[in-house]
Amino acid sequence: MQITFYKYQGTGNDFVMIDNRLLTFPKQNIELINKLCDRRFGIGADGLILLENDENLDFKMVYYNADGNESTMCGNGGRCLVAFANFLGVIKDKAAFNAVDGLHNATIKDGIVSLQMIDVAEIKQKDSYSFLDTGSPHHVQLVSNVTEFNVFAEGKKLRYGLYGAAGSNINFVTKNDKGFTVRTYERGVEDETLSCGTGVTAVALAMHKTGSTTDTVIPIKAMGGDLEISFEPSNEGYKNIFLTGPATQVFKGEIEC
Ligand SMILES: N[C@@H](CCC[C@H](N)C(=O)O)C(=O)O
Repeated sequence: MQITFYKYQGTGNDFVMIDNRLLTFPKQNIELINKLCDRRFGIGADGLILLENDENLDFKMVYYNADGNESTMCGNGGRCLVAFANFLGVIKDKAAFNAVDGLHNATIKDGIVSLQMIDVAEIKQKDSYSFLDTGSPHHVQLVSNVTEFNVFAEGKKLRYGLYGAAGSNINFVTKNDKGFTVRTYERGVEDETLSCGTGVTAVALAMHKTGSTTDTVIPIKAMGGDLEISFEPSNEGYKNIFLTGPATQVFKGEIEC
């Protein structure tokens, strides 16, 4: 079987994108998805995303981590999928699509995608970290110098040690002169990625909730580029949360499977 794919990246979080509107992709083949994402034996990516038809909305997002398993929401992947839908002519400058965590609205202009994330009602605060779900589960921990921090070792330890079999993504964060610098250990990739959209969203909300900032538009420096998160605090938590940044097509190819 030959598969046509596109490679996208959003601030260095990279994805294999497949147009599956004809439902030809073998979705249950975990080994195949894992191999397509493999950086030595496949195309190489942090995840694989299928664009499918949706009964009521512009399209549907189906997301798999690099380990081959279908997972929870991917913010940067969602932004890249909006750019892919625009490239395919499925949408123009606005999108409303379904993902595992529900409806997402988005806009795209000059390669910059602004994606509305789910409302967040609860942020659990512990002595040294916060935990919240922004579509995917996230641990958020302030450290004194994140650029020098051993994200892989510490992230891996917490991902398995604190969160059991289900696990969590683990974000380490340091305040900078504009906003925050963030590095993330991603569940399902089992490594640090260059950026995590649901992760930086979690960081912005947790930093606001714990009083590290009073801003509601927060620039975040990820290792692969800059993102911005905006939101409205409300009695029920946080709403109108938007993740904004670039999403780029890198190349197109065909692979024999
Ligand atoms: N890279 C993502 C997060 C993808 C999901 C995550 N690996 C998980 O399984 O929880 C993002 O940009 O949000």
